[in-house]
Amino acid sequence: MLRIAVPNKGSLSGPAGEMLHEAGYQQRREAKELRIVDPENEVEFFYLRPRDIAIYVSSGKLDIGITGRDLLIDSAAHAEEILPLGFARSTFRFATKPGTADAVEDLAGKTVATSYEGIVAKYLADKGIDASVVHLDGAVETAIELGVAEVIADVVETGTSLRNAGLEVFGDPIMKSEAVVIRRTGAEATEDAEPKVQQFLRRLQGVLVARTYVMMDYDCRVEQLEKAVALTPGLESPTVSPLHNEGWVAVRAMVPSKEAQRIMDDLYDIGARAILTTAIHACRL
Ligand SMILES: Nc1ncnc2c1ncn2[C@@H]1O[C@H](COP(=O)(O)OP(=O)(O)OP(=O)(O)O)[C@@H](O)[C@H]1O
Ligand SMILES: O=P(O)(O)OC[C@H]1O[C@H](OP(=O)(O)OP(=O)(O)O)[C@H](O)[C@@H]1O
Ligand SMILES: [Mg+2]
Repeated sequence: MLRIAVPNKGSLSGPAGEMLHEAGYQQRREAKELRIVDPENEVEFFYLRPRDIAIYVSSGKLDIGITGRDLLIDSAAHAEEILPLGFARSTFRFATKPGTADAVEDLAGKTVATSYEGIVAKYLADKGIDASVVHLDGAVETAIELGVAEVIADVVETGTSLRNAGLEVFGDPIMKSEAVVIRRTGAEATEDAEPKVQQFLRRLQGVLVARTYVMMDYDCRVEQLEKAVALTPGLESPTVSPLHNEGWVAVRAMVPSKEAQRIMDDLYDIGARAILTTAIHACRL
């Protein structure tokens, strides 16, 4: 049975559960459940604190886990990222009161408050900057107002929390993060769990593709086919079928959902008609 760690709270928890559900796995019904077995898929899910997941996975007791890239790096656990999942995207940045600091060099001699001490301490050490780091559990934006630190280093998504606290980012982003699937570093490809791990990854990749692409169908005149195919090359190559009306073909191809409307306009302009897009619910490439 494959043993998988899933975030039980916070920004990662909801989207991780949704993605697993879309991938056909049974998920917990109540937020208090700490582990469930999905017998049909031979998987056991452990609902753990996001910050602890890399530690459990590195111990080898759990085969894989879903966590944030920033949490993985902060933990310094013996685990590695094997699949980015595209949700809980954020950047990790320094911020302070406007006019206090412009560049990371200005951190020298200052105190930095953060929940990600591992990332910050390593970044400062790599840059050779001598600053002290104070660990706080969360809501670090308030630390400056309350005099615990002069600078904070925190997760930024929309920037609303910083603005509300009257703070501004400075320096380059320390890192970009998103949810990732992790595995113990150097886990043997020959391990018993390997086929199940690969199947799990294929299922999640299928969800990612289904979320990023739509299926597009349209009819066009044979003379326009090359132009149409250039607009909708598909992943391998589009399916082209003859229509009953001579001189016309039906074309079917996957297109990136973000570009679907633009592609439909371009197809219409070259004379394609009956242009339809449909959602993809699941796939294996
Ligand atoms: N506002 C946000 N937008 C996107 N990702 C976020 C946001 N806040 C935190 N994250 C990401 O969530 C992960 C942190 O998980 P954690 O559960 O500690 O965070 P949280 O959402 O801040 O929850 P909590 O409210 O318990 O602090 C990190 O990978 C972080 O990058
Ligand atoms: O840029 P924004 O869109 O405002 O998002 C970033 C904020 O979201 C998270 O906070 P959370 O609400 O989880 O509180 P926490 O600081 O206690 O973790 C993070 O720690 C930032 O404070
Ligand atoms: Mg938080």
